Amino acid sequence: MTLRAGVLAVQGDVSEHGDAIRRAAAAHDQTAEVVEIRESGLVPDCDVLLLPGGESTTISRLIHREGIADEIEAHVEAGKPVLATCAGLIVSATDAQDDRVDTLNVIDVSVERNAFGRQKDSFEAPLEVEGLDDPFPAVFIRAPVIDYVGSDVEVLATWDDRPVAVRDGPVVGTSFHPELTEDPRIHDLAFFDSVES
Ligand SMILES: NC(=O)CC[C@H](N)C(=O)O
Repeated sequence: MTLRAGVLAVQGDVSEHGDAIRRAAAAHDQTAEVVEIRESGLVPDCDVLLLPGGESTTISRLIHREGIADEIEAHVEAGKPVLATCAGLIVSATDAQDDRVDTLNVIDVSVERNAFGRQKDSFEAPLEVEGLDDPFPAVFIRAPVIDYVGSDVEVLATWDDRPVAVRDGPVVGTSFHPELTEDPRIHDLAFFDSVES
């Protein structure tokens, strides 16, 4: 089976997500056809969506300008899977605590941008994640802190007592960047519902 995977490509680490979803699909004897989303009209044909890290104010501005935001919301309403990482998580939240980010409201969390970055701009940490047997090598880059989680949101991982991976219905959001490691297990969790070991 070929999975049609839309990677939001208005800004951010797009090619890494393309590689990551191809790797995860291959682990399930599937192929992923990667569609880079820069304009409206492409999202409705995608089975899954990936919202990359980058700069959330820019991503938010461009997806509204290009008419992509409504299509992402419709994709989620239809129950189709999304993985949103770092800036992607910020854009997906109900509240980004920043007027420059017009959020999609598809993950019921409130996030504080760049909040992990005050102590350290970037770091990698072995993260215990719900459903994974071994820790995941999580790369944090000026990562957002999730400081409110809605009652229907499942917390999949915490770091420093704060949620850093969450699931809200078909949408998985991470403060960190699973696309920057070779490890496909977070893409597995988001899109294949089971983890190949
Ligand atoms: N690595 C990232 O995606 C960082 C997110 C960025 N600091 C933002 O707020 O948009």
